Amino acid sequence: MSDVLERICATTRADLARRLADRPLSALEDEARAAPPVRPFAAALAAKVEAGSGGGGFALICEIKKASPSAGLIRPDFDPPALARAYEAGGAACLSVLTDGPYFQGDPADLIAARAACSLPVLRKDFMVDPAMVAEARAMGADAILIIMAAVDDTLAAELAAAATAWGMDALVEVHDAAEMERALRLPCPLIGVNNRNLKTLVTDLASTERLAPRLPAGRHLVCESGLRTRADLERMAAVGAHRFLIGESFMRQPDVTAAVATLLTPDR
Ligand SMILES: O=P(O)(O)OC[C@@H](O)[C@@H](O)c1c[nH]c2ccccc12
Repeated sequence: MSDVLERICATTRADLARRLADRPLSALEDEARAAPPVRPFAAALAAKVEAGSGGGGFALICEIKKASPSAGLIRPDFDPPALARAYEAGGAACLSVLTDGPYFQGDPADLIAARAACSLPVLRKDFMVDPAMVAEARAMGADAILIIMAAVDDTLAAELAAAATAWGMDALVEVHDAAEMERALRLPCPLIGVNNRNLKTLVTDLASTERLAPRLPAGRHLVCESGLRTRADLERMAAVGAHRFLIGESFMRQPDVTAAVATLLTPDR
């Protein structure tokens, strides 16, 4: 595992242990059972794709992210509920929210407030290092979780996927190379994300999706993640079969995110 990834996972594990000392798993599970009902995440993406002409619409997972390890502070005037409403108004299919404090300046309260402000399904876009984090995600109201194949072994990946299913949530399984893709395909999860960002170097290259898209079998849905900025980027990715996109930084850098989303959803010419 790379340095950044290893550091983030180690911090996440230590933070989780601290949280579980305060609030044991049984209490988290009680909260998860009392959480608002799950909003179907994968189905919301499929609905936007199908709504396009010939089933070729674009579905956007719009990310609420104050800062990142690669970019530092991205959005100083950070207002999660206002962003959630603005994304929904622009035509987002789903939201993605970072709740990690040390590396992304996020907080569980951001996810709770964003979700309460709109009717979109929400992905908790943190590094999942323990099935307890899935119960924790559901307790916050999250509708889906991320499984980063570079950060977990096959056993943990299967446990995370099973926990998501048990809570009625969807899982987005993230890969960056062919070996990770092969491991991901052994999980019973339809949403496979190709992260264009190399988590070792933090460099993004849309060619990652072009390389890996042909390896996706029928019945799985490709989510193209990271480094997307323009309508032309989306069209380029659609040429290899991507209709679902996860976009954060480029939206967070624009004052009017409603307009930014609407622009990406409008065909060039
Ligand atoms: O901000 P971007 O380049 O549009 O990327 C969004 C999302 O893909 C990115 O935040 C992400 C995808 N997988 C991750 C894993 C860890 C941290 C971050 C990510």
